[in-house]
Amino acid sequence: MRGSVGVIVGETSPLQFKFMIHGAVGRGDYVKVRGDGRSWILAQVEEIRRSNTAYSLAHMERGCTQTCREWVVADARVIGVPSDGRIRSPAMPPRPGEEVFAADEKMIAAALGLSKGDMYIGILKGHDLRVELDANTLVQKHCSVLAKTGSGKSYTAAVILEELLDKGVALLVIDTHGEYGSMRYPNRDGDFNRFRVKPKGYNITVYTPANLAINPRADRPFRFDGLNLSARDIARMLPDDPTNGSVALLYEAIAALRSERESYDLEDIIKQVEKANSKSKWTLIGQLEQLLEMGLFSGEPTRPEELLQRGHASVIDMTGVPQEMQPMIVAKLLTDLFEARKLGRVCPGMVVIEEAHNYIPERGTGRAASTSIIRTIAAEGRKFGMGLMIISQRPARVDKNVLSQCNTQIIMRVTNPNDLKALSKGLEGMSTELEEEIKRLPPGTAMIVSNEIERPIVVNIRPRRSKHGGVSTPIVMTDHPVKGPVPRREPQKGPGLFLRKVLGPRGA
Ligand SMILES: Nc1ncnc2c1ncn2[C@@H]1O[C@H](COP(=O)(O)OP(=O)(O)OP(=O)(O)O)[C@@H](O)[C@H]1O
Repeated sequence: MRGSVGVIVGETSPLQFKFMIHGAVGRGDYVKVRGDGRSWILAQVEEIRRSNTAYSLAHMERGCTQTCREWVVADARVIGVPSDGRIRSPAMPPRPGEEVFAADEKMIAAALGLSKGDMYIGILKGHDLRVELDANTLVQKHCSVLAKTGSGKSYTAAVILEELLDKGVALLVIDTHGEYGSMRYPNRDGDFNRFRVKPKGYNITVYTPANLAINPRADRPFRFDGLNLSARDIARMLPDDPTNGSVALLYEAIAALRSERESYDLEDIIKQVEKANSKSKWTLIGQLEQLLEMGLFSGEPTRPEELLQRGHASVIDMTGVPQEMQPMIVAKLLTDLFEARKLGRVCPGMVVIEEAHNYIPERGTGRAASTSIIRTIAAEGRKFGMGLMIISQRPARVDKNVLSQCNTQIIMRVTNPNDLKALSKGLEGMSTELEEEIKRLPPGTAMIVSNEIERPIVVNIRPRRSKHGGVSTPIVMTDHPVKGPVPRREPQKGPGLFLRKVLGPRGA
């Protein structure tokens, strides 16, 4: 038949078949074949093998030299029979001898559910098909972006954040390396025509839990309300796990303060603990002073209502904050925010956590004060309208409880065997072929696994509308360009550099 790319050979099943290739078809391509009842069955090429009987070992051993035909055979995995916007498994396997055709884009989009959503994140690899995810599902049922460093995690995360901001979603980003503030500027560098996107800047406010001298890129300091803190609040924030004795001292000090005054702050608590008759008070006092010195509890507190606003992203930039303090800040911040959300004091929104392995480490790889609240949001956030986006370069080191709650998984290149194992455990339908695919994904290409999409798909992520902030800093510097002519230095007139430094610009 005209236009066919192959013909089915050998044994078939409702799940897979092989076909001999005689047209243009490659690994990962979508094909269709007639099933019983003449409805189309959609399948995807998983592997292609080439062989030639003239060069088989048996043939060579017999000393035969004449050339024989070359076979190129594809392994295809059945996706299903699309009908009425849904997809069902074929009851009977396709027949050997049936012609195989390249599937048309409309059929692929409908069968895989690519255009059911409203968030444009890229183009299906090898096709000119827009991939659109559903914003509501992505936020409500959480999402993860997992990949090794340099493969485009924060770039891809920002593409999703842009789409969410365009839909008016409120975002709070825990930004460990200060990469997201650049979203306020339009991107100047991208294949905008091919992907049909326009550069644009977004409504972003960058907060620093340190101070503006340490982090001048920030717009304003991030501060907690330091008045009338409970013993529980403080215990959660202490740099090291407090002993039972320390917690008891805290409760006693705060109870005493509450009995004698209306309001108290961290300094009052320290003075009160100093009055205690216990040797262990000094460790607690040291920890409390460390908290006080950070300045997190002084000044105008940042209100939850300010942090979550529709169509706006609040970025908590951790630059300059000691690493051991970061999970504690996130613990209190998210506890306050989730409480405010439950009481309806803030609008629904999404919390984005970069370098998530630091905030929700997998058991056995570390402990973090923020684990408990992030687990709670992963489990209950949907009920209260608070979504999570988890971003990490070490999937094996991220809490499995939280990862397993992410309905949409965006996976970019991963090569570490432990990380691949962790992904395989967490993903339904993960096969050796998919694992191989993940190892080979080029930068800017992602595999998307979601309950809303029929099968894992590979997507070329669209260019960002806003400026990318994650840059690699060169470590090896070259004094002059490696390629091209070395620029000629203008002959210097007047005194040389040393004399000009000593004498001033005019040699005076
Ligand atoms: N879809 C894309 N289109 C164009 N360029 C991209 C795309 N994705 C990634 N890149 C480029 O790849 C580089 C690495 O991306 P990115 O900074 O997001 O990596 P990363 O995985 O977050 O790295 P790290 O773990 O070091 O933060 C960036 O310089 C970016 O310009």
